Amino acid sequence: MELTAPLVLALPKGRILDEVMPLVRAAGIEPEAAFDDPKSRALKFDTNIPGLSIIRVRAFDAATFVAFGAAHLGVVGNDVLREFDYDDLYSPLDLGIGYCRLSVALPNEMAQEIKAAGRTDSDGLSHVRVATKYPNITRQFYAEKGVQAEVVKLNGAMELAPALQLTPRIVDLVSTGGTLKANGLQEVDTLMEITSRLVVNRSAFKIRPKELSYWTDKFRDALASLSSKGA
Ligand SMILES: Nc1ncnc2c1ncn2[C@@H]1O[C@H](COP(=O)(O)OP(=O)(O)OP(=O)(O)O)[C@@H](O)[C@H]1O
Ligand SMILES: O=P(O)(O)OC[C@H]1O[C@H](OP(=O)(O)OP(=O)(O)O)[C@H](O)[C@@H]1O
Repeated sequence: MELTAPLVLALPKGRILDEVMPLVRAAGIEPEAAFDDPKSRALKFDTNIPGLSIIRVRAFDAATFVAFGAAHLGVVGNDVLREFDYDDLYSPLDLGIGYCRLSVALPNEMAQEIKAAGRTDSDGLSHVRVATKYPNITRQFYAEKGVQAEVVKLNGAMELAPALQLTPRIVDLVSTGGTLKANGLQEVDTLMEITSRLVVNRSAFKIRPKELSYWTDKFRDALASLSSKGA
């Protein structure tokens, strides 16, 4: 990584972008107009800060860009951090946005049977089939209970899996619970609580400590200032 290379901030383009941008702006970073132009196909944007650009990528890829040093800092959910477990990612700041949880869900009837019997989902099981976007977290969660998880990896619409007999169980993100309900599913266990974090590439932090500490502090101040305004 060249010392003079511009800093790159990786932002997730999906649902958390709307929650992230007030923080980015409160930290004093204003992207060029194309960033807010829905017709623009650009993926990298200059900002009002010379030497700082923004890339807009898929949520999982934001972690990858930063972990490999292609971006220097970024915003990533701790679901993604746990799933990839990249050594080179340092996450100094919980941004308190993008709250959701990662849960096991089953069809209503099966969930009700388990609850009525006062059992937990994995009681008495040695093997489960699960559809999820999070194979590593899922395998680890079941392994800790002594259960072997056979994972079917999906990238979205996990909620279809039980009704279509792909797998009886899913492990997926839940926020309002609306998607589970609309698909006849109920939560029976929670693997982790999730919020988004500011992440920094560890090597970049060693090589460019002043700049990266400056931006970490700016985000910390922006968070405090937005919280004090009740935003
Ligand atoms: N329902 C939700 N409520 C709040 N935060 C969520 C929710 N779903 C996901 N998140 C957070 O937002 C991140 C991105 O969400 P998700 O993986 O669903 O991507 P997406 O917005 O659908 O885009 P992609 O096209 O990359 O899949 C997740 O890693 C998680 O941290
Ligand atoms: O509890 P809720 O508020 O209904 O939110 C949960 C849904 O949000 C996420 O999907 P998203 O909308 O990001 O679409 P995806 O399936 O493409 O990931 C997640 O995978 C659930 O499907």
